[in-house]
Amino acid sequence: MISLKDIRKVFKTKDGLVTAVDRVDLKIEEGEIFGVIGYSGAGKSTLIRMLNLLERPTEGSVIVDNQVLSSLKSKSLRKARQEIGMIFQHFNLLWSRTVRENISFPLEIAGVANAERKQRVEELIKLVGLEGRGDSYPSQLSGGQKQRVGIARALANNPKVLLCDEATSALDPKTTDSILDLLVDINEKLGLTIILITHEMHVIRKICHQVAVMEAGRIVEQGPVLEVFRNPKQQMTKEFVKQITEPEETTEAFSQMLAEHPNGRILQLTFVGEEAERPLITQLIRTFEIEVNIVQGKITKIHEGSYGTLFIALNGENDEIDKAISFIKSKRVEVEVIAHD
Ligand SMILES: Nc1ncnc2c1ncn2[C@@H]1O[C@H](COP(=O)(O)OP(=O)(O)OP(=O)(O)O)[C@@H](O)[C@H]1O
Repeated sequence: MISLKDIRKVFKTKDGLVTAVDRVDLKIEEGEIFGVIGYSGAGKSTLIRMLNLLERPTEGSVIVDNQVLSSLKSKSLRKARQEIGMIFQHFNLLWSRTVRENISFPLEIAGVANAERKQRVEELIKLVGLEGRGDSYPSQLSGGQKQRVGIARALANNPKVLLCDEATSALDPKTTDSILDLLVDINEKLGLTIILITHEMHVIRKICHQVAVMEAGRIVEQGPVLEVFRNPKQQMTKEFVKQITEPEETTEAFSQMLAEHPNGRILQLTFVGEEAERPLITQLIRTFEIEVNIVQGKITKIHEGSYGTLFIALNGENDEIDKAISFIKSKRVEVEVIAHD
């Protein structure tokens, strides 16, 4: 559906040349939700803006739906761009226009006749859940509602691709979740391919099928979300994965855990995919003469299963504990013994 081939973007600044994107190759399949994650300055915005040629690559080609966008002239480029909608962190709405008029705007530009336009706007209002707010102005809406207008406007011309540039970064966690749910809904209902950039792992884990990790203009790691979570290779990826799997208070809590379980061993278990934590704990208690206490944990659901960390304390004879640890290791669970008695 989309491929970037050997893409580079170099900006000329007063201080010299800045390479924002450095030889990136990417392939995104139709219907996929593809996330690009990286810290500020990694080149994510530049990369996503090259997908619709808001930013022209210095080198390399951008191919969307079999068209080489990077070599199109302005008229055909304008047409090709109608296939690609985009939403932004700060919504980019027209403040003097109502919700209805904002959504209608791209249809007016595309020359859609009045009656058809009106009908389409009403459909879109319904699709994004803004019934009853059509005559409101953006300043009268919450952040989440503003982004819903942004989404409706981006979908007006029935694009095949939706680009999301930090679309939830200005929203609180609950509103973020509702917008992410809407994106999944649209992806499923319309078969839309979605590419999003974010610095929040939560966004990736909640809705993405594929993830690419970006650092200093390059993609340093990529793959299906579950695989990258299971086996993060780069330090940067490990940091992002930790964001959503390790309880924040982990390090500070170690000494307290040790004090509370002076005679046992504390294990850190990492679960990935369908491997649920509960059956394992039950099996441990039933099979071995040990006491198992759950100390703390954070198991999160990702698109294709669950992922997370659980700290447990085992008490009992050393032999039995050793056997229990071998048993856990034989399952698809990573084990780290973080403290001995
Ligand atoms: N128009 C521009 N002119 C000059 N340099 C630019 C321009 N746009 C981006 N850059 C530089 O390119 C690099 C990548 O920026 P980019 O905005 O793509 O990163 P990002 O990962 O999206 O970060 P952020 O989330 O902070 O925007 C940075 O060093 C930035 O200063």
